[in-house]
Amino acid sequence: MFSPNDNLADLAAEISSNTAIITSYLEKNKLPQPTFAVNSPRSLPEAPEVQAARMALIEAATKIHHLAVGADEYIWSQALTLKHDQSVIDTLNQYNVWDAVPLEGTTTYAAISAKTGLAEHALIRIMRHAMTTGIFTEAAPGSGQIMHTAASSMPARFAIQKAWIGHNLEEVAAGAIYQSKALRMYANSQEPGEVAMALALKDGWAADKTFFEWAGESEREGEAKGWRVRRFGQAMESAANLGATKIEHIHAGFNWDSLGEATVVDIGGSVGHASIELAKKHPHLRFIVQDFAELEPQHNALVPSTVRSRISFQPHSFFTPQPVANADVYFLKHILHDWSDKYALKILRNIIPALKPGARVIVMDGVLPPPGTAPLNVERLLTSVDLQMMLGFNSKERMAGDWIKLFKEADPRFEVKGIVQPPGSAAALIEVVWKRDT
Ligand SMILES: C[S@@+](CC[C@H](N)C(=O)[O-])C[C@H]1O[C@@H](n2cnc3c(N)ncnc32)[C@H](O)[C@@H]1O
Repeated sequence: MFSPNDNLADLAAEISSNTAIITSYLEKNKLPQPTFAVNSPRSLPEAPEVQAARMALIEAATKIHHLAVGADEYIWSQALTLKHDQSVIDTLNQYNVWDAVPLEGTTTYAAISAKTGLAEHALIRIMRHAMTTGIFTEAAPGSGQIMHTAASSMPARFAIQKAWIGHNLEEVAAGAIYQSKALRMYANSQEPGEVAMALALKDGWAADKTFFEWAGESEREGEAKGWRVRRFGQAMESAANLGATKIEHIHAGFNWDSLGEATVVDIGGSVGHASIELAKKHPHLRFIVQDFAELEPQHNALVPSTVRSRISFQPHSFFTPQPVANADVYFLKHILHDWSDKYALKILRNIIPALKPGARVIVMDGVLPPPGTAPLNVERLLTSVDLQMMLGFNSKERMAGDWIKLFKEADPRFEVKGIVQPPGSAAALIEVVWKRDT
């Protein structure tokens, strides 16, 4: 958290000491140092001491940047630059400039313009701004020879990042502009369609529709109906590959091996990336992934042959009663945060008729920490997701007490056994056990 006692000298010392921890770890382990070059490592090692130093370094660097800009200019310059920072990424993505620049060597503005159809005069200005944030660079300043940086190469190398950018900058960012208007119109609504994103995107999104219903009806030339749902599925897959939202954190928050031979129903499991990850490490577990039928082809394409016999896909809406009775675990990863309490309660109560005594509901979702108690960039990630939930879904990220209250209200027979936050993860695993009827 920003404190009145933070100052340039202390922050500089903090930056220096944490940089030393990271660089000496890399040197000792003969690992490459991160740079802006395309061949830079994608991320720093997972070793806890490196990650702790990285968190402290990001926090100190953020604060020192703020102090160096100065109070007078800080908000003023944020208001000027932030919207362009995101609009240039959006345009680079919509015109797929990522793929128009070679991963090795350089190209010219004229060649990128010819490949993408983006007018050269606009392209030059858009890329100049992007370059001020480390996205693309010129081989020599003013040379007009464009090359990737490590960051700009990511959507080119990992295409699902384009879906994450598209969902965030075409849909969520459009809604962000309408946030204050939505708050005036719908102050205390719990309805998923009475949100800023619906005001912004209109286009058939009625107030009684959810983002998912609206996205399911989306049409675009050359694509089958529901392209936004499929893109959203890829966006979730991309989050599952990265840092604090990386899918691997799923193993640390619950002892999956303690289940023995067991069936896990992955409710709202999207294309199935969580079930696939669990299936790879836990051969005694079987999975049923439930989500919209539109996602089944992507699911089938994603499941590796090694685990195919233990994972199936079942089209199912969680607003109807759970069709798989007596499973051992009903898993809800990043589902309940999409819904206001009114609808989260309906989702939970729809599972109840299927529950056998001792069955578990395991939730993997953000648990918002008290302000200032998590590393700054983890807290920013969670507050960003919280606002994303507000403007797209009228829902929220919940604090530990909110989760306990939600389950108690859904049914007193739900018992929250534990909330575990795996180190480095933005999401916690909440273990809930269905108690025997008394
Ligand atoms: C935020 S995503 C989470 C996906 C996945 N569990 C994960 O963590 O990556 C929410 C998921 O809920 C699904 N969903 C939305 N409404 C649904 C409904 N009524 N029934 C089943 N799934 C639904 C969406 O298609 C999407 O895959």
